[in-house]
Amino acid sequence: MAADETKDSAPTGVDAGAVGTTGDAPPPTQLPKGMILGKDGKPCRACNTKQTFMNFAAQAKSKKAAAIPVMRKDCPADVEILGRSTWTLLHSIAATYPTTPTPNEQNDLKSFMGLFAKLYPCWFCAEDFQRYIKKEEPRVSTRDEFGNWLCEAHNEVNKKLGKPTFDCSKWQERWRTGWKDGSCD
Ligand SMILES: Cc1cc2nc3c(=O)[nH]c(=O)nc-3n(C[C@H](O)[C@H](O)[C@H](O)COP(=O)(O)OP(=O)(O)OC[C@H]3O[C@@H](n4cnc5c(N)ncnc54)[C@H](O)[C@@H]3O)c2cc1C
Repeated sequence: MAADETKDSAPTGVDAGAVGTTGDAPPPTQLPKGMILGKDGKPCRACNTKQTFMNFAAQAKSKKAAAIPVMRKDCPADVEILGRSTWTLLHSIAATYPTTPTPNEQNDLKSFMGLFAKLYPCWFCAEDFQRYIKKEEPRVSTRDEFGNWLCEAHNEVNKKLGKPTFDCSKWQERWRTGWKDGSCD
């Protein structure tokens, strides 16, 4: 799926179900069901779908707003855009990782994955991912090993979200070489 396509399914995470406001917007009395708050207590852009934010904006603007507005494309990333773009980056890193990395390169990749898991902008996704890499340490001794480890990690998230899992024997075709039938050539 292309990075700019979106779907409107709800993210899987913590359902704040809370009451609150966003900085400049007129304060609605109630947050939409499913709205996830950031650690600052405000609605978290990177943790919610764009649909949740659009509903929130319509509610905040006016009770007169009959239709839900169409959100422009250059808005802060929601949980799905962020996720799709991030998986693209991570699998592309796997695709260009050396087939026989030096000890330094292996350390760099391990450090990167540890920091990535701490800094990922969707906080509840980050917390789950930190737990995952504690349990299943990144395997970085070859490109194929890391590509498979990452594919398995991505499949864990797919399972959590009720999405189909990906056949990891095909990770290089998906992210490095293109499909064997030549459809990416
Ligand atoms: C570390 C991390 C944790 C996340 N945690 C959550 C969460 O807790 N809750 C939440 O709502 N969202 C989470 N997300 C976002 C979520 O994983 C998806 O990115 C988002 O729902 C958009 O999904 P998608 O169907 O477009 O495909 P994505 O899952 O984004 O996948 C993009 C493409 O990768 C390919 N692909 C799919 N699975 C694999 C695989 N196993 N190996 C290789 N390639 C594959 C497919 O071609 C797919 O189209 C997380 C994202 C990341 C990076």
